[in-house]
Amino acid sequence: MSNASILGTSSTSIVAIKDTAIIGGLLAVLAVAFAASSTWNTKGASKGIPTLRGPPIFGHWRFFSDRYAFINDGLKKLGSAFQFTVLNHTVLVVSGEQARTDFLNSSTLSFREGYKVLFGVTPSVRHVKANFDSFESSEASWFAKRVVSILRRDRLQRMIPRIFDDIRAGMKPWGISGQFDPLEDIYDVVFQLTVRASSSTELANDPVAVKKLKHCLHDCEKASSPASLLVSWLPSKDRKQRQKSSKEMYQMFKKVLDERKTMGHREDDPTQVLIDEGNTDNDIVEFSMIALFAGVANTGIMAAWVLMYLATDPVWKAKVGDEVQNFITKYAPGFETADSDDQIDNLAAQLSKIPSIVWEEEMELTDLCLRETIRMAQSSVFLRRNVSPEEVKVGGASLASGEFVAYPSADVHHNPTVYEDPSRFDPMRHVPKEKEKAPPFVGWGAGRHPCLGMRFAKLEVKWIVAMFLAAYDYEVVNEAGKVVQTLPEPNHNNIFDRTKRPEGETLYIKYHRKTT
Ligand code: HEM
Repeated sequence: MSNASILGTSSTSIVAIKDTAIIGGLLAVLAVAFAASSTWNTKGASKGIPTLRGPPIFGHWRFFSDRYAFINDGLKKLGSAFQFTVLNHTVLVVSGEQARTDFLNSSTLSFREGYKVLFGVTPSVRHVKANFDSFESSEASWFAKRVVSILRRDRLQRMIPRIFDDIRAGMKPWGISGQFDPLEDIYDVVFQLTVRASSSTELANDPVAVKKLKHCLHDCEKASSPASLLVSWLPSKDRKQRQKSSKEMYQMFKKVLDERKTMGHREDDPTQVLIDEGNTDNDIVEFSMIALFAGVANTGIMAAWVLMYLATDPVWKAKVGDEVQNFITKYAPGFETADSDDQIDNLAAQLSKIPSIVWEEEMELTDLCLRETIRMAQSSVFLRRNVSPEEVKVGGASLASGEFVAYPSADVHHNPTVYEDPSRFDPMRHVPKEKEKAPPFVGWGAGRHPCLGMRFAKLEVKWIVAMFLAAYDYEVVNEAGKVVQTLPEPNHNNIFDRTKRPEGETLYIKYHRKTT
């Protein structure tokens, strides 16, 4: 998940609070905000933990605009833990093994509360009476039960031919050769697959609807400015935009449900599974929206980065290329090369017949490349809130009731004492040598909140890599068309930038169809 947020909220436009109306409003209602914006009993800063002094009133807005550097700088300057404030919220930042274990496993640290206040999580559809509380009360179990149900092996298997149709349709416009921006085009393919796998055939089969959903999601993300999230009750342009976009999405999902009811129409898809299992309309809409928000951003961006890392590492590109070729020879025999559109159709048709269990269990090298890509390109800051009335220990620090705690994945993933030479792409580092343990990895979460979409996300990446590598040879080029040998660092800082572009430039995948 993040990353914009783990659950996909993002905005490139929040570096400064641009909306002067909000500033005026904020100042005017500040006193009320301090009293009203927290329902938890905040007892103040943790004793003995260094505090990062910051600007009065608003506190440390770099936490929103520049998170990676802000957290790193703080840890470097102040030691293994520090705290800071944003509006009236105290946030404790922790690092180290014990803190990580406590953070990930404590039952009184709420995942939902952490992201809800500081990130907005998913769009609220409360104004149209959807019940987001079901997600909050039982945390992940409400969502997990439904994910497990729609991704049951036999159901997934029946969905696979449509999924390969989607990938094929996404690739067709690429033609024989050309270039595309992977953070746009691969993202779009993943978006289509996520709509297919989490909602209805009617929406997934309608390119105009898919485009509209994408726009709504982006508008929601863009409108998730810190100001609008932290003082969410304050009328603002952002708040209005979020409500408008989430209402439009709600209506699109609801329309499908209404039409199925009036026409007595059925489909073999996730929406039908949820209807047949007796979920309410609001449950179904809510599920589809959460799945879309949680699923798209991370997977879309990671799939693009996997292809880019491979392009700049000839050894791994060849290894994964061979893996794909062997896989195809084994499971789609007779297929030689995708040098024509017919061949691409044929490849998609053949790959779609491969059982999902085979996809899950094979293509191990691709799996390792995804893991390494997440380690390098994904710079999550996990958030929790202490929802117990008592203080709780995280590492050596005490977290008062109502306070927030943040743990950066970079504490392990970009740490040279855990991963030697962390900016080197080396998927084999995840394979433990004899008698050694694999290094700690939190890219799919861990403890009480492991990623619920991991299984599907891994499949998506394998499907896209298999189709793309079987059909095309490619390289990464910069805006001037020059081949890029070494990828720049992903933009870890601007976590609100959905695309996580490397600093300062757009990179393209330049491709040409493989020939016999
Ligand atoms: C490459 C793709 C993905 C990555 C790297 C990723 C990463 C993560 C991480 C690190 C967490 C834990 C966050 C924390 O502890 O604060 C998480 C949680 C979660 N992920 Fe993913 N995710 C991905 C794809 C997906 C997809 C496709 C879905 C949707 C179906 C999804 C749904 C969720 C949900 C619902 C949670 C919250 C679990 C809970 O509440 O316990 N993720 N993900």
